[in-house]
Amino acid sequence: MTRVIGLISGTSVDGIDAALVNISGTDFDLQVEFVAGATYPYQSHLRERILAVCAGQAISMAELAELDDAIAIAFAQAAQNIQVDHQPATLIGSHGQTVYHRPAGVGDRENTSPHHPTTPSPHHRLGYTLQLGRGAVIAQLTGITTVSNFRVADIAAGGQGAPLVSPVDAALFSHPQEARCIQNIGGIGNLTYLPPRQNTQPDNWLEKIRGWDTGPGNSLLDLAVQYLTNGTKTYDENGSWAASGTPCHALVEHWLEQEYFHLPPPKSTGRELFGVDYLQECIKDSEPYQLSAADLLATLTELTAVSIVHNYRSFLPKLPERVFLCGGGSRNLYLKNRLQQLLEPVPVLTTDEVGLSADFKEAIAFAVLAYWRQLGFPGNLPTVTGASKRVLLGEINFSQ
Ligand SMILES: Nc1ncnc2c1ncn2[C@@H]1O[C@H](COP(=O)(O)OP(=O)(O)OP(=O)(O)O)[C@@H](O)[C@H]1O
Ligand SMILES: CC(=O)N[C@H]1[C@@H]2OC[C@@H](O2)[C@@H](O)[C@@H]1O[C@H](C)C(=O)O
Repeated sequence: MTRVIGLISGTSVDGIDAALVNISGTDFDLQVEFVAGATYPYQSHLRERILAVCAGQAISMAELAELDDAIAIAFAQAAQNIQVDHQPATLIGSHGQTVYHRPAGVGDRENTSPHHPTTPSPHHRLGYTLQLGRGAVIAQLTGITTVSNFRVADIAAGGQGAPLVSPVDAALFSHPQEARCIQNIGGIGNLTYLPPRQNTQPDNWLEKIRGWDTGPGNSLLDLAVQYLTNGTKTYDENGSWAASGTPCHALVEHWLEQEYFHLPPPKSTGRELFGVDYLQECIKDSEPYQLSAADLLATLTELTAVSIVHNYRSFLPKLPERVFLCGGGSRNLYLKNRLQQLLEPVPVLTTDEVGLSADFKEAIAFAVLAYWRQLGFPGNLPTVTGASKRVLLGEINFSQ
């Protein structure tokens, strides 16, 4: 048994999720016991800086170095805090903070509308992704071996570098008879489709697993709430503001024409697309409809729900028998309800209902990826990321 800490701050940039877990087993046959989980909010000046950089603000190399280390220090602190009152961990898997993600095969977005941003490149080019919070500093500050920089090897092998959680979902959530979808709703949404695991050769089963980023999760909702409240609120708690409005279906249909939703997987995205500029275009599009604030939020929430279901109906081999939500968006009851209505009769549950915290699933996943890296087990799935082969994910930073 290995005691591992998983750390991630996702595209919502709300804080560092830390999970302390006990892991045993090998390959896809793992036992993971959740010991503790906590979210450590970023200090507001650090959060604002990260969001500005994610939104494309120019940054000098000196400032980048400072930001990288400020994030690493905050991550190391989170790792220290999660161990208080517990037996110490011997391994950390740290995702870090994504500040830039350019998916493989996507052309330059400059001078294009955020609603039609991707100019296909004449030649497939490798993706590029940057997660700050260098693992060597975390290893040094905590005294614990730290695996970090998980996405780059998959990208170098021609993959999207995301989603990486799909093989972990496969290890933790597959069912012998049932096809399942695990739907994360963070800043961005992503899914893992798991065919039934029984009566299939292991290799055959692996090849049938699918996963990709479905589009916006909470990113546009959070930005809209901040815009509508002049920054006094950061999200629509439980979706109750959106629930008091009425979605404008004509707008949702128009927004659904956006290229990303029709792009076949493998595909990944980020705040570079579904960020501030995108919201501004949405607001501009909504002006002729004279929507109230609640209507605008209901319409943006509807876009998240409808785009997820559109992805399922367009690109899955068949609809799953059950869907399990995770990520902060699983707490948005209005969004969950709309997903349930749109997917009827497929039940929409949360991963809590199969014994794994919906709030800490991503942090747990990076603990598992670090464990796999230490075992020398390749952590990516080419059917999900589009990489040319399975590769070891993450760089090991030994504590010295
Ligand atoms: N009670 C709640 N009601 C509504 N929304 C919520 C609630 N709790 C969290 N959220 C939403 O979830 C978001 C955070 O989700 P999460 O931490 O899963 O995202 P992330 O991990 O940063 O993103 P990603 O998975 O894209 O990397 C918040 O910004 C908020 O929009
Ligand atoms: C580049 C990056 O950080 N991508 C995230 C983001 O947040 C959700 C979605 O987009 C997801 O695919 C990915 O993270 C998860 C943890 C993943 O790789 O599985």
